[in-house]
Amino acid sequence: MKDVYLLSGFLGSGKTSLLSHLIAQFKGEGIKPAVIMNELGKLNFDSRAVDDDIPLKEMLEGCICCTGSEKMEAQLQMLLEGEEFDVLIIESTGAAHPVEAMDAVFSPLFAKQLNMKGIITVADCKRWIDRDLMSPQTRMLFLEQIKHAHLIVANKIDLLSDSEVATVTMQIQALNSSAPIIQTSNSKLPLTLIKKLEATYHEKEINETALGKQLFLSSRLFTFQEAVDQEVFENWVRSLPDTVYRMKGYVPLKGHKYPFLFQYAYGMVQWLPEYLMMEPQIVIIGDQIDKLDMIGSGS
Ligand SMILES: Nc1nc2c(ncn2[C@@H]2O[C@H](COP(=O)(O)OP(=O)(O)OP(=O)(O)O)[C@@H](O)[C@H]2O)c(=O)[nH]1
Repeated sequence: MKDVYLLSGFLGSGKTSLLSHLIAQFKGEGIKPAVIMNELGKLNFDSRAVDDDIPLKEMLEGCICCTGSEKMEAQLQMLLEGEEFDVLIIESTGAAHPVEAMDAVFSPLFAKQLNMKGIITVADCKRWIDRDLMSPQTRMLFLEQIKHAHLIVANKIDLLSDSEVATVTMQIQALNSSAPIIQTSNSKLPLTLIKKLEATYHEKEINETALGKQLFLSSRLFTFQEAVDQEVFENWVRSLPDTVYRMKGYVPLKGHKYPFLFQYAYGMVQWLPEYLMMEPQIVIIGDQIDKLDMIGSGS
């Protein structure tokens, strides 16, 4: 399994600075990173931050969360098949919602190859102070990126006074009390901190004590042992709490030869027939999903 880190954070907050810093530290430890960069524009100036010997895929002209989920899967496939690397760092555009950016990583196709370690959000402390100047939608995105982080990098503290740093850190912590906050200048985050992240539940761990594990945004892979009745399955989906944000994968339905492609987002279910024998697995993304009652028999 290769560890995957998703770097989130508002435009200009310091994600690329963090990326460069993490790459240098991984290389120093003899660990080879690969990078996927996602930029909204057609040109990615930030790719200069990545040395030539690092496998790099760029997704330009789109945002992984809105248009590029399939593109992202193709990039991941190419990286996994064609490149040697130990860890993957994904820098998402500052305009991406973290849940949706994470969703793109969670294709059931890669569930056994990629281990999502967590979302690291770089919060621009200077911008935090001025957040009320943002439009409501932009402010919402800025806050959501912090809210869903597994680790928060409170960056640009060099631009703040000591008392401002203390106030901002406290306010950010109130928005997301589960994630540790690290105060930085130029996103200088030690590697030891990100290695501790655990955003993916592996099924065998579900029934074990979750102590020390993140109980918020995380993913879970569920494998069906037998076909399920479509109506029973949809009733189960409707019974799930609002904290399940996203599900996708292949569901074996009674009376059908091949599992159906199943998508769930914002309460909407979508089915598409599949003409290949795909692995009967779904990925579930949400808060506290370790506590969910699963359907039928599976693991
Ligand atoms: N003063 C100060 N400037 C910083 C700090 N961190 C980053 N910067 C500067 O902020 C600008 C944006 O930094 P990047 O690392 O490119 O930020 P980003 O989040 O990748 O930006 P986008 O890719 O545009 O979203 C650059 O000019 C950095 O040099 C910091 O801690 N203090």
